[in-house]
Amino acid sequence: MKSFEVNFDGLVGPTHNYGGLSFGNVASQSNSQQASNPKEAALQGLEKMKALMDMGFVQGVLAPQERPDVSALRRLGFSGSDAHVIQQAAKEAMPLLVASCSASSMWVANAATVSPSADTQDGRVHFTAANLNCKFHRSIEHPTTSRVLSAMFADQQHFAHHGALPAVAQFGDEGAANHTRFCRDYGEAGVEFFVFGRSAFDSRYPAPQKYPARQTLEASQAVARLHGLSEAGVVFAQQNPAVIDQGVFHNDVIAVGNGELLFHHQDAFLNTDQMLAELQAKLSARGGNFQSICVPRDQVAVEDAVRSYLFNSQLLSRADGSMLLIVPEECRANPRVWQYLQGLTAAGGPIREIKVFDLKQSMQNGGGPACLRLRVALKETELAAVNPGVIMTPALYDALTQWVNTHYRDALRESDLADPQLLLECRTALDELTQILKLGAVYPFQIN
Ligand SMILES: NCCC[C@H](NC(=O)CCC(=O)O)C(=O)O
Repeated sequence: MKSFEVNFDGLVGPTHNYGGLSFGNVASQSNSQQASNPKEAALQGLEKMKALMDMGFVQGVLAPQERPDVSALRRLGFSGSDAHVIQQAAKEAMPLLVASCSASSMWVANAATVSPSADTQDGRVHFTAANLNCKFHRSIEHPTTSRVLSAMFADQQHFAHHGALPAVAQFGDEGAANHTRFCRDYGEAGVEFFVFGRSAFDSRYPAPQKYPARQTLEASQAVARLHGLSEAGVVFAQQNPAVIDQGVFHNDVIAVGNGELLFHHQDAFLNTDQMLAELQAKLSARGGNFQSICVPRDQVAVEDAVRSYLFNSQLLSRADGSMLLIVPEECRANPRVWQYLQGLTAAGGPIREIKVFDLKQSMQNGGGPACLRLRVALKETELAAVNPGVIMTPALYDALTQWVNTHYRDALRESDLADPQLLLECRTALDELTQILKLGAVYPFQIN
């Protein structure tokens, strides 16, 4: 049976702004307070989705969330009408209003961890929504994420959904950004690779000193258990705490994998040789031939990787078996990274082509091409069971572009977030969106 890796990209929400909310994420911190352009952000994302569709990949779309999240503000003690809640928060606790307005759900690599059916005990595709517990503005995403994913993958014969892990730092879970799957073919059993930043319960593991490690070993282990993965099909590895302290807040800022290939920086992991040997052995037991491309630090420093987002790229398999790397414009702007990439495609290895996309609006908050997509490997029958409303087509691309042009502002500053009109605009837009994507009622304003 045919199988596919489907990329579901997060559609940027109407409140996209630069809130400086993510300590440890260099871009988020350094662009704080700049004016954003939500319309441009959403259109840049749609361009990438269209380009992948035009290249023949199956492309999906994941809806944004209702923001400001008034109910989150109510839980923090603000009360009265929605407009009053927003205005009080603006007056008394601007950082909380900013957090409740974040469009951070666009980075759907953090929405959930997904295990394809070939890997799971019950033969279903499993999803665990990420608790995103490290940052308040992201911790409020998972309830809606769960509803949206359930509306997209509703067929219980094929899809199983798990709620987010307990909402404590010990089970900090950032979803697929710290998870990669290696396989010979998307439809065959593969090896799922979980990368954690620290252990919550075992002090023998080192931890970063300056910035938080968002993913714990215990969270990754819990997800593997929930999904019914076997020991033979799982590898756990620790991210190098030193690179977390240099701004590598998720593993997908320093490594990307696809098929049988891991593309990573020399300093990405701890105990790299042992980890590569385990991946090699486990994939080979499943008939695969594991390969890795290590980018040496003397060609690309960690700082260049963090600035350019070289590894936050999409590594895609083309029909002829060769691979294509989708990188952000910032890679072309960095001479060392660009030179490395020229050499990489000339070397005759598996990566043959580089395609560059302008995703600046998202990049300025630390979200590159890989952050913007959630990968779901599906067999043909499973793909047929996905809600067809969320699969990209030329008509859907046109409808979404028009929808963005109708509803989105082209500038948003912190002071604009205090305007209760923004909530109404967002709700009007999202109500229409759920019809375009045929999602049913998924937002708090639609179900309460
Ligand atoms: N995978 C990329 C995630 C980027 C995201 N940035 C943010 O939330 C920044 C939001 C702001 O600062 O407005 C994060 O750090 O989790």
